[in-house]
Amino acid sequence: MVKISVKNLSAYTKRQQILRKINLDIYEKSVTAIIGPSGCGKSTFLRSLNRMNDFFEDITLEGEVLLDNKNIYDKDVNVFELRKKVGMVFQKPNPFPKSIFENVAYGLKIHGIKDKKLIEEKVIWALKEANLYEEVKDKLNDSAFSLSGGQQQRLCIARAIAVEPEVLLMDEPASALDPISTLQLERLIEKLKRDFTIVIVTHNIQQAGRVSDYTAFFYMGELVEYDKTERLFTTPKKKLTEDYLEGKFG
Ligand SMILES: Nc1ncnc2c1ncn2[C@@H]1O[C@H](COP(=O)(O)OP(=O)(O)OP(=O)(O)O)[C@@H](O)[C@H]1O
Repeated sequence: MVKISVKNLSAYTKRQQILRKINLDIYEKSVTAIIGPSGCGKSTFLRSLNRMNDFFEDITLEGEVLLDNKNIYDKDVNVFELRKKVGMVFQKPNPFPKSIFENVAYGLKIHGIKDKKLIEEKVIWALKEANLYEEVKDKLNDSAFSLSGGQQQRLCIARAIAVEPEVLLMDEPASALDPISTLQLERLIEKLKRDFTIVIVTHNIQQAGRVSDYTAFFYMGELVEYDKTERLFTTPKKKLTEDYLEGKFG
């Protein structure tokens, strides 16, 4: 089932066109990887899926992003609620300067949950879901900064999923992590797709091959090819895709 349907999406600044009429369907409870060389528009595309580009005044968007058939750019859309449904995890782990527990509880509280017991239940659920609970269960009140980089990134994932989003956007989530933490994160992504629709931007072609069901290859703001990952990696239809996968550029 299609969860997000992107229709004729373009993005511009005064100086350049960043995205050129992108059309792409993202399927529910699957992992979609966005790959392509630096500057091809991957992050701008990802941010357009939960209106994070609204923070960049110099970027203008055209086209539609339908989430469950409703355009998220319609005037009546509550952006706060939208970002609850479509959560985001960033490149570098960015926990708040708070305890491990409070980092995960934060989103629940700003979304109006007051019942302490319920908050505790949901925090523990999210930490377990993010494969972090066993490592932190005895030190929930310690600062989030006491955790390793990989643990901090899983904490950020726990924070994002605590409010039970439907879609999880990940922008190069492993780029600041060591190989072991990267492997743990990839295993986690594999598990999370049971419950969430995941879109991941990655520079790392091998990683896209390992974690994703579908892959979209972007080049200079255009969607060159989009297919099931296995098919795109083994029998790409475009020469440009083949060259990129063979490491000839980017
Ligand atoms: N807020 C902005 N203002 C001006 N230009 C921008 C802005 N955001 C992105 N761009 C430009 O749009 C192009 C695409 O950027 P984007 O970050 O989406 O690419 P990317 O594929 O994610 O790159 P990378 O892999 O290096 O992170 C770049 O040329 C970038 O300079």
